[in-house]
Amino acid sequence: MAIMVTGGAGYIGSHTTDRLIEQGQDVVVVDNLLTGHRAAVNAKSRFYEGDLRDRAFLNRVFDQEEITGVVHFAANSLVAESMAQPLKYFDNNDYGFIVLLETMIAHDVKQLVFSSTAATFGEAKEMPITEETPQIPTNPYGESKLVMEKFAHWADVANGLRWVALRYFNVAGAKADGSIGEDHHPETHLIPIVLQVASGKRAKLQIFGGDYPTPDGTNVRDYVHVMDLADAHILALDYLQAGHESNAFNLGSATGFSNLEIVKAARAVTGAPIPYEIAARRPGDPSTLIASSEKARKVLHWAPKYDDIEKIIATAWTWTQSHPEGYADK
Ligand SMILES: O=c1ccn([C@@H]2O[C@H](COP(=O)(O)OP(=O)(O)O[C@H]3O[C@H](CO)[C@@H](O)[C@H](O)[C@H]3O)[C@@H](O)[C@H]2O)c(=O)[nH]1
Repeated sequence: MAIMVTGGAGYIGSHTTDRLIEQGQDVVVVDNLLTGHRAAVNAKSRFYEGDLRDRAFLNRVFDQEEITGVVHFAANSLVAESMAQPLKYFDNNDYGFIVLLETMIAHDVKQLVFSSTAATFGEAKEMPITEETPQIPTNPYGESKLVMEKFAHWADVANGLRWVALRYFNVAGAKADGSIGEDHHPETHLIPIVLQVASGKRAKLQIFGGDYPTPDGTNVRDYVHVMDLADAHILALDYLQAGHESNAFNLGSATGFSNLEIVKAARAVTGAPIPYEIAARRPGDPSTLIASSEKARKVLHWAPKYDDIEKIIATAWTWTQSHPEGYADK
């Protein structure tokens, strides 16, 4: 009896795999290693290298393993990339998801937890964003995830495939012991870039936009620690195993930090000056994203442990310092 983790070599997938194994769960990881790292995958899992869009490959894994549920992270790429190549992006994200759903149904695997995103809400009118807030994405990344939520809905209606969509806000941090962490190529996320500046790997930070309708003019985001997210996935699996209905949850901290506040917090953590300049806005960026996670707390009993932005950044800093070049494989 195993849990399949797609994208288990990626940032959030590797932390969740690690946590599942810590809890004694048997884990099968599927990853095409396009952006993931083999070295990030807990060695106690069974690893299959391949692409979700490859039906024959996926069928083989389901035939070979006794999968009871799937946690799907794979093909979760970047906002900027999705703006530049939307069709390629939909092919990767949405087509891969359809193949996964169909293969699950064919093998009578009916429990699915998958990554959705704050980006499905776009430029929300009111903060914090709840599960009732209208979903109107402003970029293909958010759109691709919204479509996945709808695919899952119809797979439930027609085939009884029960699912939980977890809409992450901004994920950050690393496992506290620094053994696994965030390593994207190229890196586009704010906190790892800020820490690259702190460690001298980059000369300065560019802050994308200083004229947003926020208190200091820079974007406001809600940061969640990656280990707290990992816990949420495990609770979502428990929720499905207990027989509950399909559901979607927002995962954030109800607190927003502006990009300038992140720089300030990172200066406090690292003691480095972290020079920055205000640059042009990045297309597709909503000005503010803050989540209400009351539903996840109530229904999933999610109790995030990291409630302090400096503590979150400190774990990412431990990882950055111990792995200045990231994982050794890329
Ligand atoms: O060099 C940089 C990098 C980022 N930013 C800004 O920092 C903020 C955060 O950006 P980033 O770390 O790229 O995260 P988001 O674009 O907010 O997107 C993240 O958060 C989304 C939900 O909010 C998730 O869905 C995405 O997967 C995840 O990449 C934004 O205002 C960016 O414009 C900069 O100013 N300079």
